[in-house]
Amino acid sequence: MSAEDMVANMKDDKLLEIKSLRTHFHTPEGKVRAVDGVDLVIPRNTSVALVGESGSGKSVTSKSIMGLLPQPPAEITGEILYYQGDQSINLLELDPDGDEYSQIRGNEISMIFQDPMTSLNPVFTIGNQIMEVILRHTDLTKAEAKERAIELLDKVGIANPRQRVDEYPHQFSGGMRQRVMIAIGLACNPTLLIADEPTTAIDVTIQAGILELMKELQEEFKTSMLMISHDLGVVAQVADKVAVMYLGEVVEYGDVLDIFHSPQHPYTKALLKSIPILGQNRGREFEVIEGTVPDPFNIPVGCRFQTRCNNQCPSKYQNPPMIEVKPGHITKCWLYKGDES
Ligand SMILES: Nc1ncnc2c1ncn2[C@@H]1O[C@H](COP(=O)(O)OP(=O)(O)OP(=O)(O)O)[C@@H](O)[C@H]1O
Repeated sequence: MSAEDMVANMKDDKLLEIKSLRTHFHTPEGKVRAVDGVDLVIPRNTSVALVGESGSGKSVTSKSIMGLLPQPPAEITGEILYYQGDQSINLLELDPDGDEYSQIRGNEISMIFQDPMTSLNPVFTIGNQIMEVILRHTDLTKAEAKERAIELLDKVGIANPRQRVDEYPHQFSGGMRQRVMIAIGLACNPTLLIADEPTTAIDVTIQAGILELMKELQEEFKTSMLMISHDLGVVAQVADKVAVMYLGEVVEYGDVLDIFHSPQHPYTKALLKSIPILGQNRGREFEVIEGTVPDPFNIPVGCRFQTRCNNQCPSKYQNPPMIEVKPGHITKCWLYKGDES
């Protein structure tokens, strides 16, 4: 069965289904295959984490979903199916600047970026910035939108929201600004919230609180979430499912507990050993993943992890198949095809 069929057959109630997504960039130095054959399902009311080292293609995947990459220089192929009831729309067939995409992008799929300082406009009040999103996408009056902004600030844990709604970003701490970004992301009650490294720019001591809040709100708002992170410790707190990316491909996908307790792909195993996991490997030595990520212009032929893998499989120069190691848990590795040397 192909990876695409395996992912397509998953029983979950799908909200977004990515099929054979390829996002390549044409640059003067050559072609960058940033995303190179990704298949992924985001079920309804579920939080999916996309993890991997820097440069693996996580952000490019999310920007492809949001229609944020101009073509050219990007060249995007495959399908990104967004399900609305029984119908699905292939987002890649819509004009990224057209009304239909803008409607979906604002109302149904929203995105929170890494750095709240650059995402918030310093010259407008927090309230105005939340209201702007509400007014653009709903029929609410200004007064109603302000009430909704206050409600949202309260939901994301801002004390005295009625007073703080009229304050400016510089009057908020880094953690508070990130909470405001979450409020903006949820302002239109989206079905999918994409969060790109939402806690990277904030102090480590307050990260856990923000992640807990995101998980609570994801459940309360019955939204799905695609959380992008290079940190498996972060993912453990919020994700129901995890997709591990390496050099433009998803190499393992499964329930968060399966990924943590029975990782299959050598890259996932290495990631788990290299990253401190909250409350689990405190005090232990962390291992560094050997070698470096290959140059994106020179991706190895066949198994992309071969240059860093301890298992030198005989078939490593051929593309590994996607294997379902148990229902819903898949990995792209020759080891599970009896190719262990
Ligand atoms: N506009 C672009 N033009 C050319 N190459 C690009 C462009 N955007 C991204 N890339 C390349 O695509 C690859 C994947 O980048 P991407 O930003 O998706 O990685 P990432 O996994 O999100 O990493 P990080 O955690 O550092 O954000 C990288 O090699 C990057 O240099």
